[in-house]
Amino acid sequence: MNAVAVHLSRVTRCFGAVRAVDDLDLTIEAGTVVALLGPNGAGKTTTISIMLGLAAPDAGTVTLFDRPAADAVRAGRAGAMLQDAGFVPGATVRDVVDLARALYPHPLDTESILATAGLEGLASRRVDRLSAGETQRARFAFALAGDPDLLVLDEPTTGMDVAARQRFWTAIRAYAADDHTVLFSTHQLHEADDVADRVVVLTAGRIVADGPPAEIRALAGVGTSASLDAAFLALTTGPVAGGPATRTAETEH
Ligand SMILES: Nc1ncnc2c1ncn2[C@@H]1O[C@H](COP(=O)(O)OP(=O)(O)OP(=O)(O)O)[C@@H](O)[C@H]1O
Repeated sequence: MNAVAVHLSRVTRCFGAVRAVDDLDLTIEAGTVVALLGPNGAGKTTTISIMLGLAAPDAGTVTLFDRPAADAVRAGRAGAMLQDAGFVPGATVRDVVDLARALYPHPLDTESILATAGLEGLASRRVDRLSAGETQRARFAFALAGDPDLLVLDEPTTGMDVAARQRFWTAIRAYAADDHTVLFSTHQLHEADDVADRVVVLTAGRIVADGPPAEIRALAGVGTSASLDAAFLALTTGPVAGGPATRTAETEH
């Protein structure tokens, strides 16, 4: 068995009466690409924040590579693209990349970061003058800077055009092929279908299905040629009396 990149054990996070993350167990082996799916408000961003040590759970424990999440992030083992991450206004793309590199002990070199993120022609552009899709690419560059073993990506392709999305996923595939680990959330389920080894479906802070895309279709009871959207809707809009049971390839077979 591979090393464990991410381990969440019985994690709960409440906001008032809302259980955003509800007694969640999640283990991700190093070298896998995992898509975290769920309807709006399912708890994806909250789970990611806790996973990265940016928010504390009310209960439960989190480790990345067997160490506290914040330590792993500081050591450059994990890089992240977050939805609301801002940059210093007035800084250029190159400034931001160099700033990110300075945070880590073994950064990638600036030119390769810019090339991987598709920012070669934008290095001198001020970050506050980037378009939405270009800003996502700058966030990707920031995430890559420390040469992390784990990339955590919250809706990474939001705002990217078709060419930028294709280039982004090509870069992610190449990164994953090098025995790296990727966890990403998305509402573009074809991205999960195309790229992920494993799909984890959250509803109301709990995992309701977990397995490779083909297994997710089987668990949802849709045909093998059905879209992942169809499987997702079947899994997330069904009755939840008593709370959703987790469905995995193991429990169904
Ligand atoms: N800071 C907060 N204060 C109050 N409620 C919050 C806060 N952050 C999240 N929530 C609530 O927790 C639940 C989970 O939110 P979260 O952002 O994790 O969901 P999500 O799956 O990422 O959703 P989306 O797909 O819309 O981005 C939602 O009901 C949300 O309203």
